[in-house]
Amino acid sequence: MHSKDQNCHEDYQKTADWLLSHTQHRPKVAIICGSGLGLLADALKCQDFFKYSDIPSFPQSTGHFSTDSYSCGDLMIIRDHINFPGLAGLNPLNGPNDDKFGPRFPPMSGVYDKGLRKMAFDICKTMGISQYVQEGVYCMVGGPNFESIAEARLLHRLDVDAVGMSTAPEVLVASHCGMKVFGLSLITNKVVKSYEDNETVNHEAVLEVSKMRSETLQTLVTELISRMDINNNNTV
Ligand SMILES: O=P(O)(O)O[C@H]1O[C@H](CO)[C@@H](O)[C@H]1O
Ligand code: HPA
Repeated sequence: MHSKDQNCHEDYQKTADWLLSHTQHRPKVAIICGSGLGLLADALKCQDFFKYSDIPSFPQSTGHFSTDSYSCGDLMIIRDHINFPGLAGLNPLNGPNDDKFGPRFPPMSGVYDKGLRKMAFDICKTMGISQYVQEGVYCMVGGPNFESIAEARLLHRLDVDAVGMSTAPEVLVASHCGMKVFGLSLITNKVVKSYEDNETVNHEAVLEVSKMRSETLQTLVTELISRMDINNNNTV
């Protein structure tokens, strides 16, 4: 049985049926844009727009900071993640499992597709941006506050490369239902790890860096999609 606030397969089917009846498109790729990266959507030709509030059963509610080896404006291709809320029991796969979507206990190793990661690196090389692209581990924290200095120091000791407040739940759900996943993190700010440091993080600075890199991201994502073998794989 499902709890009242949890959507079940029929609810999602209702959402999907509504969307399919309101567009001619039959997408093979889903892109979730983070804060300030909505401009990526501008690269789409023949767009259809829907208000969240018009879509039935659609829940309404996604730059990241880095530890030492990155600078603001760098891109991190996500190799793996640490899902702090998930480790503490806050997981989008909580509740009764619907086997129509995927298994009760899905594996999380190898979720960020190796082939897509290599493809992205190749594209970055061609674009001449390899100098600010690395691969690393993304850590999701619950937010919405930015980390305290002690928390930032803890994350640094855990060897994570970038931290944000999104991504992991979307990736969990996508991989649970068998989609191939590619994740990209834009480094928008440095972590404040010293009590002598007067700098603070703020969301406006995060949006500013996102804006600075939006064109590069648009080119990278567009090229990646054009190279994907989308007839054989579902990808997010
Ligand atoms: O993860 P996205 O949505 O890109 O945004 C990042 O920016 C917000 C904080 O400035 C947080 O939501 C953080 O995760
Ligand atoms: N911490 C967590 N999430 C973030 C940050 C940060 O410093 N910057 C952008 N998203």
